[in-house]
Amino acid sequence: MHPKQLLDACAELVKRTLTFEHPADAVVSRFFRENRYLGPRERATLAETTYTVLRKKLRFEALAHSGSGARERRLAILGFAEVLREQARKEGKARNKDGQDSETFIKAALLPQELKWLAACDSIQPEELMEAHRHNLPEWLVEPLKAQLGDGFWQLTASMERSAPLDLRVNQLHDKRSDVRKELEKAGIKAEPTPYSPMGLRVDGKPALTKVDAFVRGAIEVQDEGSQLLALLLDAKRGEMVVDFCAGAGGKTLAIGAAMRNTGRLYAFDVSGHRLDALKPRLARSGLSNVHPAAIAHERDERVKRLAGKIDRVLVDAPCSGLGTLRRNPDLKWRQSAKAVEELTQKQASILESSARLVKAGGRLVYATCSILPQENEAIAEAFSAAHPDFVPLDAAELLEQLKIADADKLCSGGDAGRRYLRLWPHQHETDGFFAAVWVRKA
Ligand SMILES: C[S@@+](CC[C@H](N)C(=O)[O-])C[C@H]1O[C@@H](n2cnc3c(N)ncnc32)[C@H](O)[C@@H]1O
Repeated sequence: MHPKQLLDACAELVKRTLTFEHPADAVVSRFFRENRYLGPRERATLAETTYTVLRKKLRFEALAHSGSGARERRLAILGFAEVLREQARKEGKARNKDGQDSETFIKAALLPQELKWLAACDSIQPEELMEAHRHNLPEWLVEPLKAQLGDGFWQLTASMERSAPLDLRVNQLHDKRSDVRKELEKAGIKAEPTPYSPMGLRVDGKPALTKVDAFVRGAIEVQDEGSQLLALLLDAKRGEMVVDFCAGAGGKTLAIGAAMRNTGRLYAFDVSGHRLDALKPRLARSGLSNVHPAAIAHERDERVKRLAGKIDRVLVDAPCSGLGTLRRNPDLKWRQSAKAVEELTQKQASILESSARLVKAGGRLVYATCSILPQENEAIAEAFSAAHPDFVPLDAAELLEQLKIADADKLCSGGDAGRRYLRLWPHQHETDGFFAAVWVRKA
């Protein structure tokens, strides 16, 4: 594809995502379905350009005040140039597969006046930028994050401008991490063991996985290391009755089912039948037969009432703002609002309240989100503890140490000793942002 055409396509895709009518990943997938002729490298450039614009929207918009032509094209040019330079840097060479270096490719795509404008933009130093153009966050998010992180705020915002690594979870039902790692290496995929999760592999780059044998036979699933740690905290055992209350497409369900060694009974509840449908092919690959997906109408569904007091372990992976996943879903910061978060917190409290009724005496309850906001995390957990003296909070750090997770202390915060809640951050742990609180119901 000629560089000019590729840039035109980038500008079109940027325009479509910036309406924020649909999640960016859905807009990108649809664009690729409509343009099947696009090759893998072109797709990577298109997606990364769009995601770069979403990540750095405020800075790029400020720069796009100058220059000429459609605004989306100016935004796309800034993203496009960054992505091409980054691709060349990562590949350790300045040339792409057609033998052109990244600067020649950019030159071929841009008009002469656009090139001049890009050079002027490139010459601006980060310290000359206003604060908002450096953190690229909506104003309502800035204070809650600064209040939690202090100077770490800037490390967080820098980490959120990068893409997330590709993590895999090895299905320990049939496979060992070390064996799968060797198998992937033979298939040309390099991966390192993840630092905290004993079942995780961190892949070098973003290779296509769906045709790899280990994937087809269910030995691996794509899952962020943080998400793996949440499933571990539930510590589900052989033969138990377990509920994954907000199972969605089953990322954590599959990890829990394997931890139960395919025994006992694991209910995967969700209000979205559509998401549970996406669990089915994954379940088939995994070889698990102890998982029972069930669509519920709401958290007070009859099915939930029938199981009251009968369940050994309940995971509530609550619907949340998703702001811990901004490296993967940068559009969320523009699609979410303080009001939407406020509404979510009411839903989260209600789901936690209902799901807790399932837990039997001596059983375990885990509340988790992929949010980095205290109002969706500590505030929900603390209000629940205060209202339910029969649920005793457990220290997540203690539980992780029992599971032999390295540096458990550094993964946790809150409570008297700073060990109460699992609290993962992209800039500190190289995972998505996650929270988890754990209770045991008094016997
Ligand atoms: C964070 S996602 C779950 C992700 C999933 N556990 C995983 O690991 O892939 C939250 C899920 O909660 C579901 N949900 C929303 N309201 C619910 C409710 N009242 N009861 C049960 N599930 C609900 C959503 O449909 C969504 O799939």
